[in-house]
Amino acid sequence: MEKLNNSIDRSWIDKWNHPFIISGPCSAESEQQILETAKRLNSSYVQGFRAGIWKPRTKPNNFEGIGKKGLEWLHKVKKSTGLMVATEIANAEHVKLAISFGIDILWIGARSTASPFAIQEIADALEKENNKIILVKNPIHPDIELWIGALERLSGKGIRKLGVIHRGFYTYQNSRYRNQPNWNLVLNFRTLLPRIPILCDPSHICGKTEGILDIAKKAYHFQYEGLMIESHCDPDQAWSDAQQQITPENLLKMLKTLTHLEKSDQKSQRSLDSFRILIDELDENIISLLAERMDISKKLGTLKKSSDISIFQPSRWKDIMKKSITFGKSLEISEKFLEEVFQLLHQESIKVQNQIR
Ligand SMILES: O=C(O)C(=O)C[C@]1(C(=O)O)C=C[C@@H](O)C=C1
Repeated sequence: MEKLNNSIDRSWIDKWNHPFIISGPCSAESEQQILETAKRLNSSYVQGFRAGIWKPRTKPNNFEGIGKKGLEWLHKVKKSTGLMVATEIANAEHVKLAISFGIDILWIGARSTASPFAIQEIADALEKENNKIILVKNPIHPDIELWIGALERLSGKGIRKLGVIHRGFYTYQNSRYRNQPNWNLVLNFRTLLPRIPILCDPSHICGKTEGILDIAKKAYHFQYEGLMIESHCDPDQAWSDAQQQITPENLLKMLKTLTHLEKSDQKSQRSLDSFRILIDELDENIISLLAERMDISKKLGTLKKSSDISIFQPSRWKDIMKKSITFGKSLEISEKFLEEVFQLLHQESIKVQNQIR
């Protein structure tokens, strides 16, 4: 781990005295769309222009990217605006093509990060390409070792300009996010690998335009080095992820707000807020789990009603309490506290089941 940390070349990000911003559409659709979006984004706030050329979609028969000709459009953006250009790569062929068109930043998507085979193929194809910036999105599930393993594979091939992107994690729970952020996991990542620049991708965390500013503010609190935010010259007409793209003008407005916030923020206030963000995140998880538990309790209530089984089940309840307290103790949670919490849970569960009768 130390070897990886020390090998990191941060020059590409340290030369800016403000966060590194990458923006652009989810997908390249037409030359006009690419050039117009880039023109409207081109300002001192934005350093990189992004566009997906190959789009790995969850299901087939969706638009899966414009392919190679999009690389020509990105090359034009680079020439006409001076912005660095970025795209997602998922295999050796993508790497070869992106390099041949002078793409500066290559990012690896969450699904690819989760696959050591894909990462090894990409790392092999990138061998000795030490000028490219490679950004690795977190794997879809919160597995920090898998994320670090991907970086080790790349670093093993001599790639030093590395960075990571927190784009949130898949969750099966109820969530107001498309991909649940996990600030605590990324804080742990920073402790383990302090030299690796961290960017945040609020567009993929939110899955819609509402909340993007809020997530970007949180990323600033945690001192992320940059953001990747999707923008489109005409978001309503976007061919993919239309609901999460904003106009270049709205992005610039947002970045102005963030710059102001960064300057005015007191250090002690910042760490207080950071802990509060972590607490808020956990509270949301607890509430979502409670809702799930109540839902199952309702189903049990219906079953009990139709089978004429009594609602209160003392031996089952005793068992739950005993198991929960033992588990809680192993995590250093006070027995009394857990007892009280579970009493309340049980009461509510009985109440919900009684309402069904
Ligand atoms: O296990 C059941 O039968 C339930 O309905 C669940 C539950 C609970 O919420 O934990 C609720 C009532 C019973 O007294 C025992 C447990």
